[in-house]
Amino acid sequence: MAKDALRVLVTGAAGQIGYALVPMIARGAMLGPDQPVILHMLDIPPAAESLNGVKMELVDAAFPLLKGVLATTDAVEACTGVNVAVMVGGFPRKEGMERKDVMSKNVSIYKAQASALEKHAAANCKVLVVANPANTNALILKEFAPSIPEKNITCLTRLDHNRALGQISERLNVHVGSVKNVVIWGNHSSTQYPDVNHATVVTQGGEKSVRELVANDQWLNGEFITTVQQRGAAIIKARKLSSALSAASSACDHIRDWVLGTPKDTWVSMGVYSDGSYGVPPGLIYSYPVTCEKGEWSIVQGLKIDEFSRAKLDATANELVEEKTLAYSCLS
Ligand SMILES: NC(=O)c1ccc[n+]([C@@H]2O[C@H](COP(=O)([O-])OP(=O)(O)OC[C@H]3O[C@@H](n4cnc5c(N)ncnc54)[C@H](O)[C@@H]3O)[C@@H](O)[C@H]2O)c1
Ligand SMILES: O=C(O)C[C@H](O)C(=O)O
Repeated sequence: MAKDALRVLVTGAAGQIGYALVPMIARGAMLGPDQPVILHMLDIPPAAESLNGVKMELVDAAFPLLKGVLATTDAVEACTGVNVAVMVGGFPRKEGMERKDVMSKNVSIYKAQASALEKHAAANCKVLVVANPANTNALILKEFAPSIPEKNITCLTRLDHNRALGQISERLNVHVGSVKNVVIWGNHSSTQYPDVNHATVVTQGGEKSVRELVANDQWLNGEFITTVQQRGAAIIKARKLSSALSAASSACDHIRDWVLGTPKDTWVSMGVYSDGSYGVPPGLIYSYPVTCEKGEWSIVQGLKIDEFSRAKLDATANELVEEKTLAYSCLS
C-alpha cells in the first residue's frame, strides 16, 4: 500500500542551500524512494517572490513523490503539521567572519521559530538545525520549545563527517563508500575534532584501520584535522558563498539515517543533546558518533579516548559553553 505523505519543512528555502535541498527531498534522497512528501517552504517577506519562483520550479520538475508544495512567509503556517523540520533559515557567514559573528542575528530567529514549531508541528517532529551557529541555534530552539523532546532536536555535523570521509578517501585513493566510522566531536566550527582513531576501510580482505593504512600520524594529527576544520572557510574563499550542495546532501544523509537507520556496524556524526557521555558537560548540543534504529539515535559508547583526543574533545566543549553564554547575552 502507498505510504501517506510526510510533511517536510525547509526554512530559508529561497536561499542557496534551500535551492539545492528541496529537489533532493522531492526526489526521495531524504526519506526514501517510496515515501511521498509535501514540502513546506518558509522564508522572510523580502524573499517571497524568489520563494515563489522555487515553488514554480518544483511544480515544473514534476517529481512523482511530491504531493504538494506550500511556500509561505508565515512561520505558523509553515510549521503546521510538519513531521520533519530542516532549519536552514538565517544569515550565512561571509569571508573573514567566525561563526560567533553570526550569533546575534541567528539565535533570535531560533528563539522565535521554537515556539511556532512547538505549538504547530506534528507530534514527534524531528528537527535538524543547519543554520550557523548550528549547535547553539539548536540549543536555543530546544530551550524555547520545552515540550519538544530533547532527543528530537539535532544539528548538522554530517557535512563535517562526510568531509572527513572524503579526505581519507583521497589520501588512500579508495572509494569514499569504503571508508567508515570517522567521528566528528563537538561544535560545527573550527574547534571540531575530526577523529580517525576508530575509522576503517572496508577491503575484500576485511576491515583495515585508517591509521594503519595512512601510516602517517603527523598528517592525521595535523593537516587532516585542520583541513576538515577549515573546509567551510575554504569553500567560502573559493565560491565567495558558503557550501550549499554538500550541505544539502549531508542534511539528507542526516535525516535519512535518523529515520531509516544507520547501516550495520556503521556510525555517523550528529549534533545531539549531551547526556554527559565522554565527559562532555550535559546540556550542550554536541556532535557525537551515533547509530540510529527505528527512528531513534543513540550515542556509540565505549570508544577509547587517548590524551590527544581528550584535549580536543574538551576544547570544542569549552567553545560550546562559551557560545551558550554568548547566545543568552544576545537574547537578553
Ligand atoms: N551546519 C552546516 O554544515 C552548514 C553548512 C553550510 C551552511 N550552513 C549555514 O546554513 C545557513 C544557510 O546558508 P545559505 O547559504 O543557504 O544562506 P542564504 O543566505 O543563501 O539563505 C538563507 C535564507 O534564509 C532566509 N532567512 C533569513 N531569516 C529567516 C527567517 N527568520 N526565517 C526564514 N528564513 C529566513 C534568507 O532570506 C535566505 O533566503 C547559514 O547560516 C549557513 O552558515 C551550515
Ligand atoms: O563554514 C561556514 O560558515 C559554512 C558552513 O558551516 C560550512 O561548514 O560549510
